[in-house]
Amino acid sequence: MQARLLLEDGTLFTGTSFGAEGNKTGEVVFNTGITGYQEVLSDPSYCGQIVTMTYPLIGNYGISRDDFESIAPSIHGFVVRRYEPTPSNWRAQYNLGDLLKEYGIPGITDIDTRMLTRIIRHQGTMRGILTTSTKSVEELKEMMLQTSIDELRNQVAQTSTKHVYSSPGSKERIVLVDFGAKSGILRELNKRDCDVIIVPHDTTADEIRRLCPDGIQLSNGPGDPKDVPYAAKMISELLGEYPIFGICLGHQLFALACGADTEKLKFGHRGGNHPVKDLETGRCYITSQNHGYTVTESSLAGTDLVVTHINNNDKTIEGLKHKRYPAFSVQYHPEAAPGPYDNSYLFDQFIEMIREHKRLHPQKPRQAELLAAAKGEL
Ligand SMILES: NC(=O)CC[C@H](N)C(=O)O
Repeated sequence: MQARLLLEDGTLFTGTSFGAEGNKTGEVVFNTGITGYQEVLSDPSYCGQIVTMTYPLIGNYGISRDDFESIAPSIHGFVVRRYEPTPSNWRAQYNLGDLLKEYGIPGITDIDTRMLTRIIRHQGTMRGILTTSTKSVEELKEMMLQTSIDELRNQVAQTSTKHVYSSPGSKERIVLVDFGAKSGILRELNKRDCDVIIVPHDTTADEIRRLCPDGIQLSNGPGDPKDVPYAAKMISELLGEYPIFGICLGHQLFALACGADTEKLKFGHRGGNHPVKDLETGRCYITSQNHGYTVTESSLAGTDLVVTHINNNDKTIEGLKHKRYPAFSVQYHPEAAPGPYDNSYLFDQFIEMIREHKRLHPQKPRQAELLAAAKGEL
């Protein structure tokens, strides 16, 4: 069956369908990973996006029940150069096309993904519609432009858990705020025997306080960080009271909570080999990334934030820490999945920060500080 991808700039790609039938509009982005397509298509941060893989052969190792980053993929389309329907992998349960069909995600193969990527690199990401229908280009354009803004903007609410649940452990109690969290984050906390309570994106500071956490983990998530202002408010209220570690969207929200600003990048960073420099040690780490927004460097003046890491390719901010409170964040993915595990030490750093905080402050410091301020002692 034929499939077509129409971009907002009018470029039309005609190829073969290997996913669900239908039409889906989304922001067209590219990922440069050589492997990891299953983790990519099930990463909730891609919700509402049509993803093209720049690596030309996709599908060859199938889909494994162990490699999902969320239970139900929420991407809007998958674009590949050459789709391989017959997996050669003992771990595979079924093939990539079956997965896309099951979740209603259209897929297109046999198109020039190099050309598509060059268009995005030169012009920036843009909307596109992926379809198996025979509608005219004019009709497709109309459908693309009519796609509701809510569908393309309200992604955190679509991907976050609706209910609180726990993943018990016997060590530090971590409240993981789920903005569309990848399973990998929970996996890393579980590996360290943390007692994890996963809460929805709109949980308030008071609701979190009631769970008596030792630390707060802010997850990754889809969309523009400014679409969830209540989350930045919650973070600003808990700053200093509990150690905080933000990942990707969690990093951007941490920055907004501290008074900094965010902006959209031309085509983002998505792949498994982005070089990031740790400014304290001078060491370069290879990181897994998936983001379209970044913290604006000039907005840091006057805030209590310090840049800890930068991207070696375009020098954008990759890590932040608070000057006074135990709180830090990274724009990349220490949980990898897919990509290198070189940065998983950051979870150990978070746990060490929690232990240190407990040693230094058997009582919550921010509350004592606020009380003293109220009494006019500060
Ligand atoms: N992986 C993420 O958390 C992505 C954060 C945000 N949605 C962005 O695109 O920048």
